[in-house]
Amino acid sequence: MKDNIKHYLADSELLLNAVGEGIYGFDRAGNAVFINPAAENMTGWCAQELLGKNIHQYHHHTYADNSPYPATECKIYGTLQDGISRHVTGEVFWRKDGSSFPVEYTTTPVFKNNEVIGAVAVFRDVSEQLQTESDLRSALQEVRQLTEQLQAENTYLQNELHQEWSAAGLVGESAPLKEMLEQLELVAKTDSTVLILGENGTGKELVARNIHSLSLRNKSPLVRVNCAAFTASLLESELFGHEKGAFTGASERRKGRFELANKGTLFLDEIGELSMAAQSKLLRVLQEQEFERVGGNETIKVDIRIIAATNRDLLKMVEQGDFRIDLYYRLNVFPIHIPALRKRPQDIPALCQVIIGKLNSKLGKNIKAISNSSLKMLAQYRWPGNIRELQNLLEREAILTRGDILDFKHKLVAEPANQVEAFESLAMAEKRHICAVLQACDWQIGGDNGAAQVLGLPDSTLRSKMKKLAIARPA
Ligand SMILES: Nc1ncnc2c1ncn2[C@@H]1O[C@H](COP(=O)(O)OP(=O)(O)OP(=O)(O)O)[C@@H](O)[C@H]1O
Repeated sequence: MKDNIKHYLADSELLLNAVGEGIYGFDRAGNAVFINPAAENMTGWCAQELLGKNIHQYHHHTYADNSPYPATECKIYGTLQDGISRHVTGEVFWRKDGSSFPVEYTTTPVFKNNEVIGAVAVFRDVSEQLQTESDLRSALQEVRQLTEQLQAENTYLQNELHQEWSAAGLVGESAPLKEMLEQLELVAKTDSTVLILGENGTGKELVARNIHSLSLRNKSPLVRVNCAAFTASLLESELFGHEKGAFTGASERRKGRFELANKGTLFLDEIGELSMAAQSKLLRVLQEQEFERVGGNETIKVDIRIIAATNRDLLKMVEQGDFRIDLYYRLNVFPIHIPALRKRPQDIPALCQVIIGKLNSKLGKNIKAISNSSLKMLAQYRWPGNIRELQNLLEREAILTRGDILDFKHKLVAEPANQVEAFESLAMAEKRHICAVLQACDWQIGGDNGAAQVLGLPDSTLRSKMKKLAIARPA
């Protein structure tokens, strides 16, 4: 048996026919002199059809990109001419049926008496290998993208976690609050843009979070951008992201909040603080739902729902030329007005209860209630800082209290409010001033010591003003 194998191994043609790679043997003139069965199988050309022929034109006539491959450029013929071996990749061989397959081949010269008498080309079909490589490349790309997305989401969520009160629900039973909650529920299920309007600390962010969690997008993130927290150019890269090297310090490619919010909700807080330049860019994204990263030219499409919020009078800003009218109308699709706390004092007891519950766990206290006199005081206060101010006030009192009932010892004094509502009208100021002068003049209108002279008015003008402003001497 052993001898038998030896006998067969001595037959080199038998061996070459058993090899899995395709083998072509060429004479000095480039004509095929040997073709093994593996080569026949791969190309579909049988040996009888090719032997004795210059076979470049049969299986090697065209490059992979379909451009012609002249025989003068053929690497196999090159080896025949210069006697140098070559390892070739990135080429294709053509089958008899006109199709092609990617190959990797080695061409080796055959010498006799130091002279090249022919060459051998050994080739492999590398379709599967290339396919595997390409699958691996796309899998790697996908992993990279997912990692990038996860990193970005992680950083964002870490920041979010540090926000206190973020899990608070919307507390309150008053008619204005209930009306607002009804609107919230109705709009949540739609994809419409919502504009939340309300003074500082009224709960705009809380409302935005509730809209998102009641919406069909609640499996995707709600991403918040505080438009007031960035300069115009930083905001741009925060919203749209940037490519590596887009500006000094941009050492990595970074996704913007628009991309992070894809399929979810983007909450643009303090929208009234956007610069004009940022307003124009935002408008384009809202219109087309597409944008480019800073320093990039790839157009990125996103599917997001926009919720914007502000404590400013956007329409007034439009009139003053500080806010784009077209952006205003894009955002003002469904406005939700959050009532100020002073307009719903009925909600104060319930709010206090919830806030005290949270403070007890935060401060390790056991406060049970608020005294009735304190509650009365809270109901009469104007609350310029709304619920946030209520939280702060209760926290301060809770820290100071030793017992289990909160009882305010001092009257509540508002910090100077710069709200429009805090100012009286011009007519009221005029009325107050005229009354004060009249009183000082003992209600004498004309004459030397009369109010008209003090005010620098003719008697008749003062009289008509008094009539218009309903000023009369007290009985
Ligand atoms: N109805 C409510 N019930 C309970 N807590 C509330 C309610 N509304 C607001 N809050 C709480 O009041 C605080 C302020 O709310 P939020 O931050 O949402 O207000 P905002 O209007 O977005 O404030 P700003 O204008 O300053 O950004 C938060 O801690 C929030 O949880």
